[in-house]
Amino acid sequence: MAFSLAPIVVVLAFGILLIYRTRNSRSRLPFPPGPPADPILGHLRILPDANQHLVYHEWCKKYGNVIRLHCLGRSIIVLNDLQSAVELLDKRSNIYSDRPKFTFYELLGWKATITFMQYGSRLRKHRRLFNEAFTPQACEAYQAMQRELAQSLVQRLTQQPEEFDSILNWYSVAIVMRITYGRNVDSNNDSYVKIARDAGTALADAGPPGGNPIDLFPFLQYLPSWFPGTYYANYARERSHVLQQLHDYPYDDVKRQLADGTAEPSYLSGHLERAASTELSDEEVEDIKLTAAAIYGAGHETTWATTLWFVLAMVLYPECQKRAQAEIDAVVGDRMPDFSDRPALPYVECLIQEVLRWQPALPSGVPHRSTQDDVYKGMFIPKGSIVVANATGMSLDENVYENPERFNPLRFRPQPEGNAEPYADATFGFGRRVCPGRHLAVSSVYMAVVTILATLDINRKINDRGEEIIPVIEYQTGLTRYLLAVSTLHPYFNHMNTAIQSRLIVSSPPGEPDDGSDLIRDAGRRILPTVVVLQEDVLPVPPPSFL
Ligand code: HEM
Repeated sequence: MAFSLAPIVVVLAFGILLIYRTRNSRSRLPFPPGPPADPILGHLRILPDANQHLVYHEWCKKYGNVIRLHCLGRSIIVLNDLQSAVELLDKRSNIYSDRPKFTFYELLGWKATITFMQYGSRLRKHRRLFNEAFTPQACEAYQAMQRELAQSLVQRLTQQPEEFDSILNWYSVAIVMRITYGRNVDSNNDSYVKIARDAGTALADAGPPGGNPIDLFPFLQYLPSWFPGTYYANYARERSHVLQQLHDYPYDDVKRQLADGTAEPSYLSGHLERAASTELSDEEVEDIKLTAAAIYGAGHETTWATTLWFVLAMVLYPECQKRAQAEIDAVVGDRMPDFSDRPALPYVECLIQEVLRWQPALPSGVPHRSTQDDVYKGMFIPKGSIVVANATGMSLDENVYENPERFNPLRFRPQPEGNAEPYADATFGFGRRVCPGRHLAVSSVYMAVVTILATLDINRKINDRGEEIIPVIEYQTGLTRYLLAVSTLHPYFNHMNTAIQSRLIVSSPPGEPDDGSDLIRDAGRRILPTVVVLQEDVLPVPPPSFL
């Protein structure tokens, strides 16, 4: 049979022409608008190195909810409203689920950590491991522990109210350490906590992701250390051992405990036990180590920052605290609050949601990266763009939230109390990269908030003239946003002008000898059980490098 190539050639030529025309016609579309840029450097000179979330928000108010910044050929697309973030990151998640490469984090050793991992089969595997451990059902298994730690939290706050920032830090650390390694963390001096804190500090020191010179100009990592702009590359290399410790030390320790028969149930011990009968490949060992470290890395600071913002909100808006306490008193009566009370505490729920909206712990989320050219509302978004879903801009959107700067839990309630405004889901991100720890996060925050409000009053400090002091909000933004009191380790008590006072009195139950320590109760009404005595900080055979 005669076989002609002509039709194939015509179809191929037509296809190529079509692709060419489509590409061209797409790339001829305008980019999203943005502030004026320099000819070659683009926006390099005006890219914010602090408070990105607020600068982006201001630019978006001026130029539109989707803006483009560019730097030496690299596009940064900022999405400042929920609609565009849902349209792109949720609905087109096949295009927008990658992460940009962050050279600083890579040199530090965070490359294979889920939060910064490129999209692909390994990422999906890590997310599967996370999802199994943190579904709403799986999180129920952690509730007894969260309750116990929240009660210990208020005991500690009662005893050392001026230490509230480090005590709240302890609470969020203790939860993730117990889940991940079965570790009972009694204080912030615990060896695991020290390692994890060093890793967190190394990460925070780079500022907002993508904001330091070696992220912008990765070639700087190959230049000698005296060359200007190489500081962060050298810093990351020097600190990479800290990350290695975070991955190896608890893993080796839990393995040893399993061999001794002393391991507590945990994410890590569960995985190691299940794998006991099989030889794990190097990659499987890495996967377990890395996801375990990521639970701490992603779960601790965010929860801590949120509980700190809660304390600040109670100081600034005492009427909200009173209303929540009245609700708790009416519903809970003379016992301690529990998870089962949550559906009956709608105001407390709104209060927690308002903390999450008012001050999202990750104020501009974690950047995504697009893997294909795309068009949104007639604007061209080139492949490889860094896409920032600005959670702060979304929570300050005046089209969605009335008087958005104000802390107002009732905004979520239907009329006449509120305007039935939506919860700020942007706080936990979007699409295939949405926070997999969100159910645990909210339940940890709930337990801390409800237990504190049931047992303590958070008041304004009084100055020498007997006047209430209104604290000024000061914070520092890396990936997470903390109150400055935390990041600079100022004694919060002076800095935040906050006073925590017990609604309870410390005493022993009637008829029992007063040993002066155990029980806290409020004039016979609500009794806080004996503080849980957590295991001493015993340092288990550390690797030599650690000594
Ligand atoms: C109030 C507390 C928390 C907030 C506000 C928060 C928020 C976020 C946000 C905004 C992202 C980025 C989502 C995106 O890229 O679109 C994220 C990612 C992540 N979060 Fe959370 N988070 C919190 C607590 C937690 C907890 C407790 C855990 C662990 C148990 C956790 C684990 C993770 C992980 C592993 C990722 C990376 C996911 C990925 O890249 O695929 N987070 N979180």
